[in-house]
Amino acid sequence: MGFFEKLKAGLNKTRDNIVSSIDYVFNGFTNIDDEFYEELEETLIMGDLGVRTTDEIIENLKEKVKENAIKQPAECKELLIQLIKEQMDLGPNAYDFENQKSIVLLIGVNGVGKTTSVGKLAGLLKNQNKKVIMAAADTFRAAAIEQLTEWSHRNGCEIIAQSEGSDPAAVIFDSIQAAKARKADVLLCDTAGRLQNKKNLMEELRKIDKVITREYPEAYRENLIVLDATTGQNALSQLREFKDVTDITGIILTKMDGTAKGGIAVAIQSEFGIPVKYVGVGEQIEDLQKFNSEDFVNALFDLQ
Ligand SMILES: Nc1nc2c(ncn2[C@@H]2O[C@H](COP(=O)(O)OP(=O)(O)OP(=O)(O)O)[C@@H](O)[C@H]2O)c(=O)[nH]1
Repeated sequence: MGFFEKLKAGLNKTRDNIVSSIDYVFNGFTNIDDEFYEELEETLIMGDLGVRTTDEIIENLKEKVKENAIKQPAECKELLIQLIKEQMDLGPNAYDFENQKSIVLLIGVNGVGKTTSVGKLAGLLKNQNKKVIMAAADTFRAAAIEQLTEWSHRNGCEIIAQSEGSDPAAVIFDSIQAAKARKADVLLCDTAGRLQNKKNLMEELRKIDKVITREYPEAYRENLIVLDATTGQNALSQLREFKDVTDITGIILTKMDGTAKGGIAVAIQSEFGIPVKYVGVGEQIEDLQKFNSEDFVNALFDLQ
């Protein structure tokens, strides 16, 4: 199965959840009136798009309906799909980090798929002929270091690690020296990012930041938060918390396979204005790909 098929299959439950209800609204009404909009609004909120995003979409939809003098609810559907596609479009600079010396931190709470995403993303970049080094800076758990070591066998990328409990900033320091010595293109760093104690998290990220600024000022910075799509609205609150302590430049949305909450992708992007740059649809190396709004919405609405 190719990635698009996997994404489409993964979005089955989301599709059942949102799209069949949306179709019910579009086909069940004969007039575009307040009641129609109310029903549509309720459906989008149920689909985990969130209140704010839904309001925005409905407002835009109302405008377009007026502009185009649309009378039939069924004709509205195409407009809705177009609006969601536009809202999720990444713009031209989303992957700038790939084309220059860069350091990418993957942050997020435990179990969201951070370590796995480092392994998969390294593989993806290696396939683009980039020289990638992975830094095992989640030193909190020995298993995370072991897991990343496993990934380095799978993706053929070098890993820099120290023992469990060592200072994450020291691992970052070592990795930067390695990245410079081996002329790496991208340095991908796993982090522990525990939210239980915001002060410690802030301290850890601040320390890492200081090392990068001092040792690798020429590197382009990218901070990707990893969020688990199955957690729905909870993913939004995680993003809110992390945004308070560091600058987030993009999102990796994992576990899009088999969740009914895929609509969260739309909510996150529109609520925070931070783009979803990658989506994960499984545990294999090829199961992480760049986000493409056209493909995502097509998969969601079972188009193509
Ligand atoms: N189905 C599915 N599982 C995934 C995906 N991404 C990661 N996982 C699984 O989610 C689990 C947690 O992933 P980890 O990479 O260990 O998560 P983490 O955030 O690094 O957590 P720690 O290593 O404990 O810090 C693993 O079993 C992964 O295989 C995905 O896109 N789909």
